[in-house]
Amino acid sequence: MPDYPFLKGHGTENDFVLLPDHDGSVHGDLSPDEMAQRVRALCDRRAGIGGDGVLRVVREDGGWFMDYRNSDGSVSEMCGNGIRVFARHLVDEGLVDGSAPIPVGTRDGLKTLTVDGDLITADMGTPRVLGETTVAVPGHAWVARHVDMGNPHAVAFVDSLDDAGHLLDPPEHDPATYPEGVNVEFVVRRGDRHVAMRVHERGSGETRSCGTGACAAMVAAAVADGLGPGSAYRVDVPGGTLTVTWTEDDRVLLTGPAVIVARGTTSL
Ligand SMILES: N[C@@H](CCC[C@H](N)C(=O)O)C(=O)O
Repeated sequence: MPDYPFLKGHGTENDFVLLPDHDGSVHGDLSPDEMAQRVRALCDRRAGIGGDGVLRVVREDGGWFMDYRNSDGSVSEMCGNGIRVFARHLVDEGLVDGSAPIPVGTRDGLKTLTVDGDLITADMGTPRVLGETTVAVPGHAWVARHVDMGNPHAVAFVDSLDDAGHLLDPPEHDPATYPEGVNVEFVVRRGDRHVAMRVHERGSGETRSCGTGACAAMVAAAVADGLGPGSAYRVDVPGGTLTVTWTEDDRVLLTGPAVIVARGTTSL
């Protein structure tokens, strides 16, 4: 297998392997099974590079497209931290003008990013606040809020983040509500418009941060607080702090750091 280029980056310690594949000639001809196998090998934290997911950097219709994969090789519609790392890569490499809004295509449609020094903001679009559902881990069960951020989330407000336990297995959830699986956020209050969370990500397990999850947690908290569009929350995650703003015109903006930490080649 010939070597091919990769980069490694993270946003609040949600970490990704980036695969530049502008014209699709490096990975684009792999079958779905072969691609999933490559993603698992790259994300392996002992035998590979290590990551919560893979961002394939593709040029499409004259723009950029983020082909996101979870560490188990499954595909997701959207990744809020990943797209901010993706934008950092484009700016670092001079592939886009970082002083202007950066459009990036995803399976959840076109997103726009803006860079302000160390911070990158992703316009995540309009959230869908859906009904209540149930999630459970051994010894605990909660009524959770179903929030769709392009990908599916269940947000449970808990007394203590420790109540979520070791999170080695996916939390139990309603398969009728989430036929494709779900990302589950466990959220506590830290103060006025300030929450903290842990997350179990579909396809990746417990991670140190989840951008779409932080947005879902913020939206659920704002709704529970009798707020809505026109509010902003600080969301602490194990890997750092994100700011989530729900704008008056019903869009959710995700702001936080995004860095590239390594570049190299691999044959994995
Ligand atoms: N870490 C991501 C979310 C990645 C996708 C998720 N695991 C899913 O399957 O929907 C984020 O920062 O949003």
